[in-house]
Formats: sequence, C-alpha cells, structure tokens
Amino acid sequence: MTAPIRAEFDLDYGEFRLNVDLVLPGSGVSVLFGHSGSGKTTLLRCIAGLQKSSSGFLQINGEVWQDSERGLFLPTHQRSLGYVFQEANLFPHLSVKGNLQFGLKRTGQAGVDLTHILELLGIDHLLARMPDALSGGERQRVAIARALALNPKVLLMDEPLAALDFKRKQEILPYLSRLHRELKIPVVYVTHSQQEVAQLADHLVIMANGRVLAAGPLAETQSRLDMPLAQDREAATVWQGLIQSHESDYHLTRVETAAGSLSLAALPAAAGTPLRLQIQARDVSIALEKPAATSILNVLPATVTGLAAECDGLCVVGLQVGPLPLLAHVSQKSAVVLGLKTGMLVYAQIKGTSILN
Ligand SMILES: Nc1ncnc2c1ncn2[C@@H]1O[C@H](COP(=O)(O)OP(=O)(O)OP(=O)(O)O)[C@@H](O)[C@H]1O
Repeated sequence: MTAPIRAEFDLDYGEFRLNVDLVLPGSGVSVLFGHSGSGKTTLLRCIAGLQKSSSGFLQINGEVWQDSERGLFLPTHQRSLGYVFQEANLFPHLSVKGNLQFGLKRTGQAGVDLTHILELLGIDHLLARMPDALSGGERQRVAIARALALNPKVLLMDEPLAALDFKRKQEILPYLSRLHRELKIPVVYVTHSQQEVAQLADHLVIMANGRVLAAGPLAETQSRLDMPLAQDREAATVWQGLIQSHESDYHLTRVETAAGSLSLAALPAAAGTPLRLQIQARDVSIALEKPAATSILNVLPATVTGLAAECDGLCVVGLQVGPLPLLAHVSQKSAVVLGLKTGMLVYAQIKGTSILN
C-alpha cells in the first residue's frame, strides 16, 4: 500500500466552482460518483494536471505534483499517471502491439512486464489486430493496458464503460474486477453507474455541485442515510466475504463475512475464494426477536443505527451487523408497528444476495 492521495483544489469557472479537499487510499479503487455536472471529470483533470486550479495541493505516492503555495505545478507529461477516457482513442494506423509500445517509445520510460497486463485484460491474442478489427470492449481493454504499460503511480479512469452497450459492459466488468484485485496502484474511477460502484469501488466519493458530499469506505458511504444512495429504490450494501465450505446435499455455500456466516446458493468456487456480495435493502427485513421458525436462512443480530422516512410509505433503516453496515427498506407501517428506534437490538433477515465477482 502506497501513501494516501491528498487532493485539494479550488477552481472557479464562474458558473461552476470545484472546491474539494480529499484524502483517498493509496491502493484500491476510489470511485467518484455523482450526477452529470457535479465536477467528477474536472476533479480527475485537476489530478492529471490537464486543468490548473487557482489554488491546489496534490500528493500521490509521497510525491507532490502540485503545491500552489510553493508555486509548484508539474505538467501532465511529468506526472506518472495512466488516463483512460470514455473512448479508447487508439491510434488507428497502429496494431494493438504498436499502440501498446507507442507510449513507451515516446516517453522513453521503463514500462512494466506487459505479459501480465495482457493476460489480466485478456488481450494477449489480439496483439496483431488493428483497432478497427476490435470490439468496443476489446478496444477499451487495450486502452487500459496502454495506460498501465507506463507503470504509472496512479490510474485515472473517466467513465471507461460509458460508450459501451450493456452487453459490452458486462463483458469488460470482470476484467476490471480482476485488475482491481491485482493492481498495486490506486485507481480513481469516475462513474454515475451504481452497478460499477457496487462492482468496483473500495472507497466511494459522492460529489454534487463541485463539492464532496461524502467520502469513505464503500459500505459505510453507501449506507449513509443522509445520502441519496440509501434513499434509492435500488439501495444496497456491498460486503466482502470468503467462501468457507459447501453443503452439497442442500446446494448451498457458506460464506464468511465480518458480520457472520451466510448461506448462499451453491457457488462453483473453492473454499478461501474472496467474494463481493451485494445485499439489496429491499431484501432485508427486520424482526424484534430471533425468528424460531422461518424459511430465511440468514438471520443476523443487528443494531438500528438510524431511520429515514422515504416517500410512498417506505422507511430506510440503517443497521449495524457486527462491524458492517446494512440497509433495510421496510414499510413505514412496519417501522411504527415494530417501534423501531435508533439503538434497538433487532434481527436482520437477509432474503437474498447477489455475487458481484
Ligand atoms: N473548461 C470549462 N470551462 C467552464 N466550465 C466548465 C469547463 N469544464 C467543465 N465545466 C463545467 O463544470 C461543471 C462540471 O463539469 P464536469 O465535466 O466536471 O462534471 P461531471 O460530474 O464529470 O459530469 P458528467 O458526468 O456529465 O461527465 C459543468 O457545469 C461544466 O459545464
């Protein structure tokens, strides 16, 4: 793990002002999430040095790239970064191999061992192809490999899947998940897709109007009741788990999480395999006592951390299950009948989970 990223920028476009002061982890994927026009790309461009803020400070991997107080501003070409855009922007006259080598030749920088990157992104069989003979997803995988070939200290990705159709997105997401597990450098990833947040983020930054509304580890930030994500009908919490064992007689797999052990429909993976589990708020119900007779296999003791009324008779309940946060959507009537209050000890019944990797 490298040193955290420190990013402070104040940039005034007149109609729009970016004003952020952020500390991001030095490894893993930090997702910048927010509506269109909230300033995600502008923040990424400030990190890349493509945009110069009137005042700012940026430190990556212990290196200071910008410090307005000292009059320091490294131009983009002196910043060790990879940048992946919505469109792959490959050189059309160069093969995949030529595209991958181009950056290395131009900068004269020592790159990384490409073999591993090619294998991670599943493009080793495409080296001789020209860009127009690649699918959109393949082109984007080559663009990511090209960014990584320079052995950057940070990888910046600006909605890398936005230009792809649903099928291509599904095709490329597993590669991004693999990268996510294997990359040692921090990734700052811009999206407004909740699916990409759930699948890739370790750390989530929610932006609005050029400011940071909330930032922190994924599950904590997803389940903040004062944030729009928790109020959404699709609200969910992502937990990390490890496959513990299989109950083949019942076609079940037991998964260990920090909140306790869960039984899931049988998974074709060995014990010890890490998993990312998504638990939809609508799949969590609440009981005041441990249900003696229930068909729901996963019932965990929990503490109510807060309640937020939503429209249409819905109540969003924040729960703490061991060290992990969890959201439940119950009807407002149920919240009243159960007398739910912050601090109450309850049981969270998890009716379903989906596996994200
Ligand atoms: N060079 C510029 N000059 C003036 N205003 C700009 C400039 N670049 C961006 N803006 C404005 O800054 C605001 C933030 O834009 P930005 O592209 O950072 O948002 P975003 O969150 O990335 O949006 P999207 O999800 O649509 O890409 C917008 O209102 C945009 O019009």
